[in-house]
Formats: sequence, structure tokens, C-alpha cells
Amino acid sequence: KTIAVVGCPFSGGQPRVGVDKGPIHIVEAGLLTQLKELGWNVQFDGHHQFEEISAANDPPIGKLKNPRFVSKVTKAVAQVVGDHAKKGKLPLTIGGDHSLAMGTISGTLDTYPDACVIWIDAHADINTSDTTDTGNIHGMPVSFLLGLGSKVPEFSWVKSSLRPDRIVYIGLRDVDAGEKRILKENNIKAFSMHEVDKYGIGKVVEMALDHVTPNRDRPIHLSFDVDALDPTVAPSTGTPVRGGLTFREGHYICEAIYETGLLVALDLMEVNPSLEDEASVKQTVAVGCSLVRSALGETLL
Ligand SMILES: N[C@](CCCC[B-](O)(O)O)(CCN1CCC(O)CC1)C(=O)O
Ligand SMILES: [Mn+2]
Ligand SMILES: [Mn+2]
Ligand SMILES: [Mn+2]
Repeated sequence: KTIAVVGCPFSGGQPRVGVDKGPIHIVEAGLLTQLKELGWNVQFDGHHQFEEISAANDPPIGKLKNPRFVSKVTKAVAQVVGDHAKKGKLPLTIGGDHSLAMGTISGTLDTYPDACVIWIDAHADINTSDTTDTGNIHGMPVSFLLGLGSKVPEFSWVKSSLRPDRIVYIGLRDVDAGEKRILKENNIKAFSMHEVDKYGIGKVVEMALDHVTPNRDRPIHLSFDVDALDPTVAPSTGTPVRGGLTFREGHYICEAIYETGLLVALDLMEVNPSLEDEASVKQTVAVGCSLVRSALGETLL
């Protein structure tokens, strides 16, 4: 099988510079070769060039920042990811900020309408235009995918067919008040760090899979925000939150999902190589590459 690597140098969903440099650092760290060494065919068409829409032509819509830029880019990503999936490849999208997941998961749902989503993150990324406090669209992709909140015309293209019972979260620890309401109202399953502590990561992953694919027969889209990991593990990311997943917990999730044989698409998001000192950046990039390898079959024995 072929891994189609989609390099998305994009930062329009959030305000911090540098997250658009994530893909180049990950690729330069040798990920493509590492995947070939795992036995995959690897297709990489180069990093996408998303020409910026000037701020003058992209004024906020309500609180939403860079709405037209984010919409244009994520729509393009949906097309790219969907095309790869339709050709039987496994799209690996390297971000870039997490607003990209509006595109990647729309692309997956186009090809696999019954796909489920496993969202690894410190945050729920489920704010609507009514509940967001920052207007940063990387905090909103899930609400668009679920078709929640008042419609924003610019995002009417999003495949808003994801069902609330087909997404499950692991790693939550920084959820806004509005998001907590949305999670409850929609009965969305979420394993916060409290549950990880209580049950252990093995049981949490089993319960998460039982929730979204009880018969282990549904395609899985894994969307991994590196800020799900503890900042001591992945320091160079835009919205770090203490009390996160250990190195091993993060890798266990990826290993266990690979073992299901159900993985059809993977996102590695929010590596920002410009926020910390060189050693911390290298560490974060290396952890990103390692997580991807684990999700794509690398084992310890
Ligand atoms: N929920 C936040 C963070 C989103 C993070 C997106 B990511 O892709 O990285 O998961 C806002 C978080 N909020 C900001 C102000 C603080 O005082 C409290 C937390 C938002 O901006 O919506
Ligand atoms: Mn996120
Ligand atoms: Mn996050
Ligand atoms: Mn983040």
C-alpha cells in the first residue's frame, strides 16, 4: 500500500508564526525514508504552496480570523486527501495547524462515508462561530464537520456529515465552557486526561474503539495534535497545556490503532518549529516522526 504524504505548510487557523514550517522540518528529519524502511511505498508531491489571501481581502467574519484563507486552503486539502483515498492510498497530512482537519476529514468522508474519527488533542477543537473566544479556526474544525452552529457560508463546502457518535477524543484537558456544553448536548465521547489516569491508556483506547467501531469494521481517520502530549514531550507547539500524555501513552495510541488494521487516513498537526530552542524543536519534530511511524506499523519487538 502507498502512503501519500500531503505537506501542508499552513498557519491561517491560528495566530502564531511558524506552524507552517512544520511539514518541511518533519520531511527534512527523514520521515519519508523512515516510512520506506517500514515497507511502505511513499508518494510525496512536494509541499503545497498556499498563496496567502491578503488580510485586506479577508476581513474577519464575526470573530473568525482569516476565514476565506482557511476555507480556500482546507477545501483544497479535502480534494487532495479525497483523491488519494479514492485511489486506495493512505493520506498522511503533515500540518500546519489543526484547522486543516476540516479538509482532511472531509476528504476521508467523501471516500469512506462510514469512517470514524479518533481525535488526539488537549483541546476539543469544537467551538462554533458563536462559542469561540479567540476566533482562531484551529479551535473549530470539529463543529464544522458535525454541522453544528450557525452556518458560515464560506464553509458550506465542508462535509458536515460526520455523526457525533463517530468521533471520540483522547487527551482532553483544556476545553472551553462552550465546548463542554456542545460535547454534552451531542453526547460526544471524550476520554480526558482524568480517564487516562483512572483507567490507563490501554483501557482508554479499547473503550474509544468500542465506542466508534464496536465491531472493528469501520475505517479510522486518526487526527493527532501533538499538543495532546505533555509539553515536556512535545514542547514546540502553539497551544501547550501541562498534564498531557506521556511519550509512551502517545505511542501506544498509535500502535494500537495500527493493530486494528482499520487506519485509512492520518493527520499530524501543530508542530511549530519556531517556538522553542533548537533542542526542543528537534525533540518535537522527532516525536512527530516517531508517532507517525508507530501509527504506520513500527513495533518495538
Ligand atoms: N479552545 C481554544 C484553543 C484551540 C486550540 C486548537 B488546537 O488545534 O491547537 O487544538 C482557546 C483556548 N483558550 C484560550 C484562552 C485561554 O485563557 C483559555 C483557553 C480556541 O482558540 O478555541
Ligand atoms: Mn487541535
Ligand atoms: Mn490542541
Ligand atoms: Mn495545538
